[in-house]
Amino acid sequence: MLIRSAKFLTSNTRVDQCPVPDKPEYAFIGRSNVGKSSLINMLTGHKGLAKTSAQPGKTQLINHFLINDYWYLVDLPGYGYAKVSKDSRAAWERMIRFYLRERPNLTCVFVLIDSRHEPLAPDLAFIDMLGTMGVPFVLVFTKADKQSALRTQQNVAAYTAKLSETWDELPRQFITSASEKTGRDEVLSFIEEVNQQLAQNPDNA
Ligand SMILES: Nc1nc2c(ncn2[C@@H]2O[C@H](COP(=O)(O)OP(=O)(O)OP(=O)(O)O)[C@@H](O)[C@H]2O)c(=O)[nH]1
Ligand SMILES: [Mg+2]
Repeated sequence: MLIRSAKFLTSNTRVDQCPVPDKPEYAFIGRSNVGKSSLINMLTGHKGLAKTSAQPGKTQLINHFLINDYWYLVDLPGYGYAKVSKDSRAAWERMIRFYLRERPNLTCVFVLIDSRHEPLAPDLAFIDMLGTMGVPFVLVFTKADKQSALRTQQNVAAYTAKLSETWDELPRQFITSASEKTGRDEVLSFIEEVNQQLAQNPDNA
């Protein structure tokens, strides 16, 4: 897919204030600092589109972007940042659950996972929640440039093994690096494919 345009639209805490849900929507989520905003900038080819930071917890709101005037891309605040208070963690969970449940045009959630780590409890818990809620999702392993390809493969395999314990069907997986632009074509082709399926079968939206 060629990115012809990428525009920031709105930042919200409330689902009912998000843009009109008349387009396919793809949301990016994962632990704080996993590289969500960097991946969004890499995919869209706009360096400063989503705010990135070396400090975890930068993204606090539901951020909507409009891509090619055709689909929404959403940067969601990360989970699992140890330094946030219990209250803000609960607020995050409320907001995200509400978003996942109430956003009618939500097409697919991209769960970002740091490819340097073996399966971590907060990621597994979030994946479980998506499964329970019946939200379609795929896995994106980030920061693949930070270690050898073999190490990345081993960590991805550990994830696959862990998820196989609970799930019969495994989600699609992508390996990415924002700095090396790895996985860009694969992720964008996937979105294009799903957009085309939706255009042919709008009832499945
Ligand atoms: N080497 C490398 N560094 C990356 C990559 N992606 C992100 N980073 C770095 O990781 C840090 C966090 O990146 P962000 O994109 O801000 O992460 P985020 O998930 O949006 O973080 P929050 O919004 O705070 O939850 C920054 O210092 C990025 O430069 C990558 O693919 N490779
Ligand atoms: Mg961010």
